Amino acid sequence: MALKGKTAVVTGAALGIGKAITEILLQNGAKVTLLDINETAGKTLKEALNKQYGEERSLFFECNVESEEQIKAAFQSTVDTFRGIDIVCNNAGILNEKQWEKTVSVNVMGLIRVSYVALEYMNKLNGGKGGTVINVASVAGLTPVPACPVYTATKHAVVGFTRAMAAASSASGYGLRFNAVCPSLVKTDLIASLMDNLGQFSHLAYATQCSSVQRAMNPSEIAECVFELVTDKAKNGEILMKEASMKKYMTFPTLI
Ligand SMILES: NC(=O)C1=CN([C@@H]2O[C@H](COP(=O)(O)OP(=O)(O)OC[C@H]3O[C@@H](n4cnc5c(N)ncnc54)[C@H](O)[C@@H]3O)[C@@H](O)[C@H]2O)C=CC1
Ligand SMILES: CCCCCC(=O)/C=C/[C@H]1[C@H](O)CC(=O)[C@@H]1CCCCCCC(=O)O
Repeated sequence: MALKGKTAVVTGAALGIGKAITEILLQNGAKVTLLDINETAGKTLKEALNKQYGEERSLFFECNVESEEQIKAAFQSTVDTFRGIDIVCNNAGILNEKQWEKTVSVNVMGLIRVSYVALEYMNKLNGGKGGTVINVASVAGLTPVPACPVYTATKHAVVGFTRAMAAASSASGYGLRFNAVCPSLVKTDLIASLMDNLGQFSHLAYATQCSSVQRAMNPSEIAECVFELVTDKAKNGEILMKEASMKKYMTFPTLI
């Protein structure tokens, strides 16, 4: 029960990787607030979690990471109910090269928006008690995915934002750790609908995929990485790449 007494907020929690992250946090004793735009899936999952863990262990709010108002309301309700927030997992994300502005809005602006609200509640300099933020990026944040240049750009942004926030936090004493996980392919709806959501570079999907992609992983394999980053207090500014056969903490060049 490594997380007994801790409270987590997970975005995009109703399905896929977010659902697996929610489950591993609950299994390890945390209370979890689930945020998602999919009300039906969110309520269905909440009912199942009530039966397994008890009603008092989780909350679900319909919440779009594109809305500051909805995020703030969800964080405030979490604090009112659970008396604090220790863990925030920025998992909500989409892959849609046709609606590329929306992809930037959700994957980058949404993740930054949630992180800044998290800072308001958790920053030790504001009277918060610190904690940890885990961002779900992608291998597309480390290497170009030619079929998805906009998705690639958003996930590179997540990696950069995570590292900069980690450095800012340790320089300024926010008491918050920022880390990210970069999965390769995971069996979720995002991948099931991939071909419908590619844009003008969709002709590049087949060839690249065949040459490089390994076994698609189960969402629980990514949740285990998130759990590692949540519980290892030595980790700040780390980018953990996860593929089917291996995981690896990335190293980056230092410029100064
Ligand atoms: N499936 C994969 O192969 C990989 C996924 N990822 C990343 O993992 C994260 C989760 O992806 P999956 O579980 O695969 O996707 P998914 O499509 O299965 O689930 C995403 C969840 O996020 C919710 N969501 C979407 N937009 C939202 C918004 N604006 N506000 C709040 N919730 C929203 C959806 O309703 C859904 O429940 C994403 O950030 C994705 O980019 C990273 C690497 C690989
Ligand atoms: C998003 C899948 C596109 C598949 C086609 C493609 O361009 C593959 C590129 C591979 C590149 O050569 C090296 C890789 O690791 C890429 C495949 C892995 C992409 C996983 C992205 C998963 C995600 O974040 O949704």
